[in-house]
Amino acid sequence: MGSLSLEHVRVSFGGLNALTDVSLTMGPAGILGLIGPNGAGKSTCINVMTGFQKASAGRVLLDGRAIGGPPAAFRHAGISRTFQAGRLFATLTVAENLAAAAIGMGLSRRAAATEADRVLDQTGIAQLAHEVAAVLPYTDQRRVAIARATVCQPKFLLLDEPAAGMSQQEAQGLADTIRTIRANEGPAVLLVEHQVGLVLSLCDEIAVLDRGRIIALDTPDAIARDEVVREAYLGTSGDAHQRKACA
Ligand SMILES: Nc1ncnc2c1ncn2[C@@H]1O[C@H](COP(=O)(O)OP(=O)(O)OP(=O)(O)O)[C@@H](O)[C@H]1O
Repeated sequence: MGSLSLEHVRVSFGGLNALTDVSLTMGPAGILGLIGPNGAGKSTCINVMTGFQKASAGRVLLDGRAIGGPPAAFRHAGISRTFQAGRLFATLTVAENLAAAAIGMGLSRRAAATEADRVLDQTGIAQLAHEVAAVLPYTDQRRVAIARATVCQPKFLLLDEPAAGMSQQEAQGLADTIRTIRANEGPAVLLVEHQVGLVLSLCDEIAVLDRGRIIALDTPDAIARDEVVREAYLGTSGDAHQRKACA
């Protein structure tokens, strides 16, 4: 399996360091979780690893080689992502949303339709194929957004809070979708998520980010027991959302 890495990455927004010397590799662990309090820099990590944000210092490495350029260059190199907001084409059907992504990858209309059918089957959402995206329930929109990110079989799939706004039961359904995508040599997955229970149950390894730094990287069991991690979530300034994330 290949690897996608941040190497000593810093991202500054004016005087604020959103990331400070972050090194992180996805690939060896099939599903890598990335957790941390609000504003820790999780989405910024995804943005840098997918070309949506340039690093102020450091590099992104794909299989050990530096990669740069616009997001499309990352996508064509096999690096795909979802967004916190689904960003589906609201007036298109689910199948059309998937086909549009495939056309964006350079497939002909016919090949794109075939690819859309493959993804619909693989991700277990074939029954939604002809539904217009805008009228789908929220949880189905999230599943479609993930399915769309798997068009043309990326090697790396980065998911930005896919279970946001879902109940625990809905999140477990989503976990099944992610497991299905991973099975049979599917893409390596980076999962950014506040539902820590979901991260603990799904991930092979978990990194913890706090104020722009990786403060822990370990197995789910070790992370669950880690006092430093609990402190980062619950520390003196922990707000209700952070407390909920650790529950
Ligand atoms: N485009 C930007 N311009 C200025 N500041 C930004 C920008 N993007 C992110 N930041 C800041 O960088 C820090 C990290 O933000 P980021 O969205 O990566 O955190 P996060 O861990 O994903 O948070 P959350 O869990 O709330 O989504 C925050 O302080 C945020 O306000």
